[in-house]
Order: sequence, then C-alpha cells, then structure tokens
Amino acid sequence: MVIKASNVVVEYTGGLKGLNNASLEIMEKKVTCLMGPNASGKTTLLRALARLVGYKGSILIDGREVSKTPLTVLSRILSYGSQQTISTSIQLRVREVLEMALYPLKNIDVEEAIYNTSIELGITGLLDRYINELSSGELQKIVIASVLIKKPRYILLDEPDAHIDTGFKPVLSKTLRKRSRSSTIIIATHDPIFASYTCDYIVVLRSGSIVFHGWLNELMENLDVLREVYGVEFMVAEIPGGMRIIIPYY
Ligand SMILES: Nc1ncnc2c1ncn2[C@@H]1O[C@H](COP(=O)(O)OP(=O)(O)OP(=O)(O)O)[C@@H](O)[C@H]1O
Repeated sequence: MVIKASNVVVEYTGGLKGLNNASLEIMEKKVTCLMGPNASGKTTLLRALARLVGYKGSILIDGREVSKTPLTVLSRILSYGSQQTISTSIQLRVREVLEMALYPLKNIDVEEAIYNTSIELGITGLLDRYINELSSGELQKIVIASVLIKKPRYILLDEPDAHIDTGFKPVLSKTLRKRSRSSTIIIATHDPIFASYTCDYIVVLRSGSIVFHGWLNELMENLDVLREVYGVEFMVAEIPGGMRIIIPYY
C-alpha cells in the first residue's frame, strides 16, 4: 500500500463536512475508482490527497504526511486534474497548456512529451487550438493529457469520463489501464460501466463517509451497496468475450 488515509476529516466553512472520518488504503499500480452520489465527498477526497484542501487526521503518501509535504515536492510525484484545474479565462493554445503542465519537472524534451501524450490520447489535431474555444469533451481530453504528460507516480483524475463520447471511453479506459503498469491511479467516476472496464479497486462514499472498499469483483457480489447509495437497481451483465460489467437499471 502506498497511500494510507486515516480518520480524515475535511470541514468546509459553515461546518459542512466534505469528509467525515474517512480511512482507506490505496494499492500501488492499481486503478482505484471513487464512486458515490453527488456531494458524497469524491472530489474532496481527491483534493485532500493532492493537498488542495486542508484536513484533519492523516494522509501518508510514500510514508510522508501530505499536509507537511511542500507542494513543489508533491507535484513532482502526483498530478491532479479536473475540469476546474484548467483556466479557460486566459487565451492559451493547447500546446502551451501542456507545456505548463510539465512544471516543475526539469530536463524534459517538451516537444517529445507533448507529441507522445497527444498520440496516446488522439489529440494532435487540438494542439494549436485555443483552450477557451474547445468543446467540453475536447477540454476534458486536455485535462487528462495535462496530467498524463508528467508521467507522475500518482495520477488523480476527477471524473475523467465526464463529457467524453462513448467512442472515447474505451480509449481512456485502455490508456489508464496501461498507465497503471507504472503509476498508481485514483479516479472519481459516476459510471459503473466505465468503472467495470477500468478499475481494479472500488471505494464507495456516501455523505463524506466510506461505506465500501474492495476489489471490483467484491463489489459485484455486493450490489446492495450501490443500490443503497444511489437508490436504483444494479445488475452484473456478461458481455461478449466473457467480461462482466455492472449496469444500473431503472
Ligand atoms: N469549497 C467548498 N465550500 C463549501 N462546501 C463545499 C466545498 N466543496 C465541496 N463542498 C461540499 O462538500 C460536500 C462534498 O462535495 P464533493 O465535491 O467532494 O462531492 P462529490 O462526491 O465530488 O460530488 P459530485 O459527484 O456532485 O461532483 C458537498 O456537500 C459540497 O457541497
């Protein structure tokens, strides 16, 4: 285990708890999915791991307390991306955004890094576009690219599968699976089908508390967890090829 969170509490102004005594362990070189309804604390947990929000309790990454680790040190090993992390209020081209995303890494061949990540995600056609002129799905791909380009040891992505079309989901899923050979990946997602294709380990949150954590096949044996938190039914379906996926029905 490389990340260990113990009794983490995040309290926002007004006393609202974004996380309430959350404890979990994240395994190295696996894809862990955070699931749970709106406002359950997924983003708060990712932001606490990335030291973007203060917390009580303990979060150890590689044995270091996150709150005491300088951001310059943390940003060398961990990269967090969400649609909020890229400002569309300034006029920058995509390649400039990707170049900036490499900070604070040194001795990098910037052009090669941009080229490789663009090929990986099929976004070479977007490199010279202005960031504030992209569609939501195009912007999402740039958010993902700006995290992957650093090849960080820890990849944190908040709803990377939001806004993207059905054809890109397998590309993203395969990319994350491939990257998990060398990185530890934590994503938040609302889509149990995408989670089934992508994740090894699942953490389910409700009202700031962790109500389930286990391997994907363990969640498949405990679909009541999902039914209780989302209030809809779920089933496991076997698709051609024999793979099993979780699907909601209502
Ligand atoms: N900056 C903030 N100030 C005050 N309250 C906040 C802030 N950010 C989040 N919250 C509150 O904390 C709780 C958890 O929010 P969070 O964004 O972590 O949930 P989430 O599971 O990611 O939700 P969603 O699926 O809707 O994105 C919510 O009640 C939210 O309103």
